Amino acid sequence: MNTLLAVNDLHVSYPGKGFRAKPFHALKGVSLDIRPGETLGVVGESGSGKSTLGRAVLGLAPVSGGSIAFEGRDISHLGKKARRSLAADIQVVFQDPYSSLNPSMNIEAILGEPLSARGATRREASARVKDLLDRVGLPSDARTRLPREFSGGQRQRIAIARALALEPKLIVCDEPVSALDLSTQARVLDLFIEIQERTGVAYLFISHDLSVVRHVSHRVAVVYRGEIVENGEGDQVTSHPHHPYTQRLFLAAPVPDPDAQLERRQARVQLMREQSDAQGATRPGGGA
Ligand SMILES: Nc1ncnc2c1ncn2[C@@H]1O[C@H](COP(=O)(O)OP(=O)(O)OP(=O)(O)O)[C@@H](O)[C@H]1O
Repeated sequence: MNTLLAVNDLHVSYPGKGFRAKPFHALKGVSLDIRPGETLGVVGESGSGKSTLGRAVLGLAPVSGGSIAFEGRDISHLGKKARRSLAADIQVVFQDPYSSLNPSMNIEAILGEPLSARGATRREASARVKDLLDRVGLPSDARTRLPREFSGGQRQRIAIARALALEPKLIVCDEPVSALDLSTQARVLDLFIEIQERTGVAYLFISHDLSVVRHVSHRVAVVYRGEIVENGEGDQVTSHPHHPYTQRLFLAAPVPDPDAQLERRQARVQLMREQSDAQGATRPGGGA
């Protein structure tokens, strides 16, 4: 199998704050892989360790064990220079489209910066900026404007264009649509899919929202308290979850269709009954 990113038995421990505070073990033996052109959705509740996983891939989290290999090369402890050279291959789109763009630079400068840093001439950078804006569905006159002149969805398109500038092989998308309203979310998610179909980029797509992950992912990994509790084909995990945590996550996700909502409510009650029966059965004296 052709693997782009291979995470193997990854541990991340944040140093404790304050005198004699214990380190916090945020990831405990996470293993996963991503193939070229594929989307791996990572889903889990707040605090489960999703962003920590993304940050570790980007070299921004303290890896205390295991490995992260990109195209077969271990990148879990790279120095600054090696990390910079990897920036062409691994990019990121963060959640907040308001703070992730430099407010004092116009769009031409924001998108042209990584290109110039890689030796593009002004003319080359300018042509590429036009192409990037076109690719994310923004008009070419956007180039002379400042980030504050755009809506949240448009800013996220600019952030995506910037991530695409160096033609990366992998983009870490950390809750990239969570700050957007529902209809904008849908359009931006479709843009992610369309870009992938055109460029063959792979995504590590992090979200707390199961419906978002289901929409974009080929495969889904479910994180719970720093561990992967379920990992498989997108449809399999989202439609027939095995782990009780995934089942709870799935049943808690909102659904627009009232019939489906009723079905879910009944399933949730049934699941709670089964889980409480199972607990009763394992408790001493329980299960009667
Ligand atoms: N720099 C840090 N120092 C100490 N603890 C941290 C640090 N960053 C994250 N944590 C802790 O690690 C755990 C995982 O955090 P992380 O941000 O990865 O979760 P998450 O699943 O992405 O949640 P959210 O969706 O709320 O961001 C949390 O308990 C968090 O408090």
